[in-house]
Amino acid sequence: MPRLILVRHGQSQWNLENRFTGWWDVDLTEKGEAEAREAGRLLAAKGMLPTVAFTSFQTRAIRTLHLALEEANRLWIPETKDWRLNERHYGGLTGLDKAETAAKHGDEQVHIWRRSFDTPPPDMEPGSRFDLSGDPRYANATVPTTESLKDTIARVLPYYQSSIVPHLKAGACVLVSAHGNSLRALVKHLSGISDDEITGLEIPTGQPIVYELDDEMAEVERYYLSER
Ligand SMILES: O=C(O)[C@H](O)COP(=O)(O)O
Repeated sequence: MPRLILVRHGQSQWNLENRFTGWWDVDLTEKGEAEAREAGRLLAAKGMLPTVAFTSFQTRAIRTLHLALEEANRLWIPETKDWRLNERHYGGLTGLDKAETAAKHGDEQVHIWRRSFDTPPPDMEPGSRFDLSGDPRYANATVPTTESLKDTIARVLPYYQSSIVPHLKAGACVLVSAHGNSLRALVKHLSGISDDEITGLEIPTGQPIVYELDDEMAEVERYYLSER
């Protein structure tokens, strides 16, 4: 049975500081590193050993993948990085403190920016110090100025279908180390969650989520590995 394991990166420095992160590249905290290692220990303990891995272009997800694979003695498996698995771009909110932004614009507005399905945050201003359009890692990508969850889904899902599904169909155990909103995009698709309901789904850091799939890539079962 095809098996897909999703893991959100461990706590990042800006998760800790409560700042909007999006595409900005921040590293894991010590706690985040420990969460990533723990995820790998869990994979090994439950005998859920990935045979192929995918991650984003962002350090926090890449390092989570590597720390987990190291713990599971699987650093040798093939891995692919792609910007399409990046976090949702936070536009002009990137770098701002989430609590200060709520105090300034109100909780309701910030909730819309964070959790609405199709209302993106304000665009990133040209020349912002968080503008990554000149970053060499994105030389072959179009860096957005902001993204809603809907926009994120529009890049994550085609990538999943074209690049990840063939491995699942070939019998691989696929590990995807990514981000709250790129994983929300996958969970929405795989579990058939509505546009309204997906906004209430929170994906915890460093907790492997396992999908057992049928041959048509439909969900048979979804569970947190820590609960088995
Ligand atoms: O990009 C970020 O700031 C977080 O990783 C995800 O933020 P969210 O919980 O506001 O979607």
